[in-house]
Amino acid sequence: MTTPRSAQTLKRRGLLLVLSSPSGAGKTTLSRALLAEDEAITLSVSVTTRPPRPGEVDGRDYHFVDPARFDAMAKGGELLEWALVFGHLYGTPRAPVMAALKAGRDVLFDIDWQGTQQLRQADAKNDLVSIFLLPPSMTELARRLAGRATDSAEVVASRMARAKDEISHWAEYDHVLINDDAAVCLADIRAILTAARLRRRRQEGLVDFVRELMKDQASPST
Ligand SMILES: Nc1ncnc2c1ncn2[C@@H]1O[C@H](COP(=O)(O)OP(=O)(O)OP(=O)(O)O)[C@@H](O)[C@H]1O
Ligand SMILES: Nc1nc2c(ncn2[C@@H]2O[C@H](COP(=O)(O)O)[C@@H](O)[C@H]2O)c(=O)[nH]1
Repeated sequence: MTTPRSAQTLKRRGLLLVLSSPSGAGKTTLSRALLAEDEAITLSVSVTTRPPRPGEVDGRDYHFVDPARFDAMAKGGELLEWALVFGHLYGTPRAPVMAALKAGRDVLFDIDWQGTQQLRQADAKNDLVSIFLLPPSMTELARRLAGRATDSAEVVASRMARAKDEISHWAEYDHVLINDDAAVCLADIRAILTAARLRRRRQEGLVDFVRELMKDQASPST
């Protein structure tokens, strides 16, 4: 049996899909849901000096490192971008991203606005698709941050205090979604991803396909 040909099955370049938001708006939740249903996208696992939260697994949620190791990675050019966020260092390891893109896979980033600004300056800027998530209200954001029950009251308060500053970067992004109903928001992210994958310039296999199509002699079966 032959695989039906469609634009989705042609060889294409991988893209970088960035999700940013104020802390607690839902990036991790939506990232996990997207990763669970889409085998063509890989999560970029960041390095951080933040201590692990209960339930977080080293290598899956983050690579947890000490400040000396982070510094060595940053100075050695091992990070595609990095930033100080809420008092801790966070960065994107370069090698896994490059390997995934080379293999035609897409890469999902859960990073802040500072990191997104740096990716816009990087070589891969033409392959970047950025989404900013807004909470439906500040009250709901506070409820989600507190309800997650992974951080102390002080940490929740300090993240809420930074939220409006984070939100002020919304207009720098290609797409802005309000994460009210998570299922609706996930469907919107999927639609953005599908449209980005189908862009003509991303589809390296299209030129050969059209060339073959033009050579094809129609042979009606009737
Ligand atoms: N649409 C939604 N409706 C209700 N609750 C939600 C929704 N999206 C996420 N949540 C809940 O809000 C809390 C925070 O979500 P999540 O951890 O995904 O946020 P985040 O943006 O990744 O935060 P951070 O930047 O701190 O990592 C979680 O308890 C999650 O279950
Ligand atoms: N610039 C970067 N920001 C990152 C990276 N990894 C995560 N983050 C952002 O940090 C905050 C806090 O995350 P938390 O897990 O402590 O709640 C959040 O906005 C993340 O998006 C990174 O590699 N670079």
